[in-house]
Amino acid sequence: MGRLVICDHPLIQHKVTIIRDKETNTKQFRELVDEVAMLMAYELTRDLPLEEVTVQTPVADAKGFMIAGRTMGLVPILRAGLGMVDGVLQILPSAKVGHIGLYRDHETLQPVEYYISLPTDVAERELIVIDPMLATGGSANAAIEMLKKRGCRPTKLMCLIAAPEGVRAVQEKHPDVDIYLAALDEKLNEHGYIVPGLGDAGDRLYGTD
Ligand SMILES: O=P(O)(O)OC[C@H]1O[C@H](OP(=O)(O)OP(=O)(O)O)[C@H](O)[C@@H]1O
Ligand SMILES: O=c1cc[nH]c(=O)[nH]1
Ligand SMILES: [Mg+2]
Repeated sequence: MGRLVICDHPLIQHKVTIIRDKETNTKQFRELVDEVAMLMAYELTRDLPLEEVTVQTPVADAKGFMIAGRTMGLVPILRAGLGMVDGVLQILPSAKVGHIGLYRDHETLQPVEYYISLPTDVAERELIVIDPMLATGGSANAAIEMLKKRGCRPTKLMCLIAAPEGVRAVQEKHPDVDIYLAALDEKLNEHGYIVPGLGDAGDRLYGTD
């Protein structure tokens, strides 16, 4: 089964609490989502492969380590996943970015696919699927499936907030994918919203409803 990592650094907890607050406006919401994504990216990159190198300091040779290769790809799920991309790119500036468009049908809660665009060398990269909300898990599972069908290697799913139902659904279908969260919430309500959650992430990011 994939790992479940809760990134509960105090700075992340502080910012997520403001993000949840319904009084937080669109501008603040967008900025904070980006900041939390950047902070979470530290945890997500903890296992990046290193190679030993030697540099010359003004005094002597120094052995050190650098990231081995540039092998990451980010795949945000539109729309809301887009809100986390710039934050992650601040930590992984060489990552390439693909896009998957999915929306959740309001009646059935099933994901509906409307777009996919991936970098040409995507199959050679380790992919992080990005979406702030993991509710039933239908959208994340569909996105991971779409990538695997195209021969890609999604290894990590990065979300701000999840319901236990969504975590279970992804762990069951894709045990090879590790899940990184800023917070694991209590449950889903009868409309498929995470409780307490933050409401509709896409609407809050882009000022729609
Ligand atoms: O785990 P699930 O039950 O599938 O729900 C989570 C999905 O719902 C939201 O997207 P939404 O359908 O609102 O699309 P949007 O990002 O365009 O607003 C969210 O960003 C996830 O993609
Ligand atoms: O709580 C939820 C559930 C799905 N999508 C959201 O944006 N919020
Ligand atoms: Mg939405």
